[in-house]
Amino acid sequence: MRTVSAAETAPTLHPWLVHASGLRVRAGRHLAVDGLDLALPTGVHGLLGPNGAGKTTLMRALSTVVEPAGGTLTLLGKPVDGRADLREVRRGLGYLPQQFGFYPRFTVREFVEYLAWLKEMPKAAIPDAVQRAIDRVGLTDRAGHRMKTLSGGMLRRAGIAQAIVNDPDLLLLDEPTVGLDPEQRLDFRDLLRDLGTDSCVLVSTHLVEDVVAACSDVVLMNEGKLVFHGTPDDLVARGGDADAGDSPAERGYSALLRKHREGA
Ligand SMILES: Nc1ncnc2c1ncn2[C@@H]1O[C@H](COP(=O)(O)OP(=O)(O)OP(=O)(O)O)[C@@H](O)[C@H]1O
Repeated sequence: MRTVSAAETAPTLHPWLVHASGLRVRAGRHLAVDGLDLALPTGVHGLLGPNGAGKTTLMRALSTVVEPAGGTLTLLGKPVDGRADLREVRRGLGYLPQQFGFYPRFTVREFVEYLAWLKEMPKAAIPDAVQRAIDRVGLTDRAGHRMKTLSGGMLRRAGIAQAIVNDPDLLLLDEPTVGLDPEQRLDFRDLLRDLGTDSCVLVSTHLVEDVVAACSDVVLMNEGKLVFHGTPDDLVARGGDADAGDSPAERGYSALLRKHREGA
């Protein structure tokens, strides 16, 4: 009998929950992500970039909705390519698309339950997980209301609830704060910080201040390429008085984009 070493039985440790190298992703015929190198550990990562930078396309690739056109992509330690069985990766994912579909007559609880079922959660765990997700986004008193009766901000919160119902290791939120009122945005920042303590959260937004307040690091894209990856303090340090923006972080954002465009 062969002796099995400890190294062979140890769980595979992968500090990077997302690892992309030379990643290329198409949106229609356009190469919207063009040779991206990115490694993300546990934490809250803010994804910034002007309109058309490729943020949504990157999110779609990380959520396994679109297959990369080139480069390599590893999610939760599993390579993602045309041959991979993605079911296990998908069980560990949460994704809030910019626009998401739902049955308007479903209640909030039915909507979140339905997504939990699609994510192949164990049946017995679903009711408690659904209630917790609804509570975490502040929709407890709306759980029995039909989706079609919710305001825009409430709908987005229902979308966040379905994304987190399975306690995902990788959570992808595409513009989750659109439609949230100022109070809800502050609550959402707290939720983000909480979620980022034991999972990898990538959140795209146009609100630079949200990133500074709630994210451990900032990923800045432009025209499909990575412009900057660093801490919010690093971002702030890049800005000067002459750069456009209402805050130090916005001036850092503008300075980085300007330099990237000048170098292009
Ligand atoms: N279906 C499509 N066909 C062709 N081009 C597309 C398609 N979808 C997106 N694009 C293009 O790909 C690029 C990246 O789009 P993407 O939606 O990923 O950017 P984004 O950073 O999310 O932008 P926004 O901040 O406006 O949401 C843009 O130039 C866009 O015009």
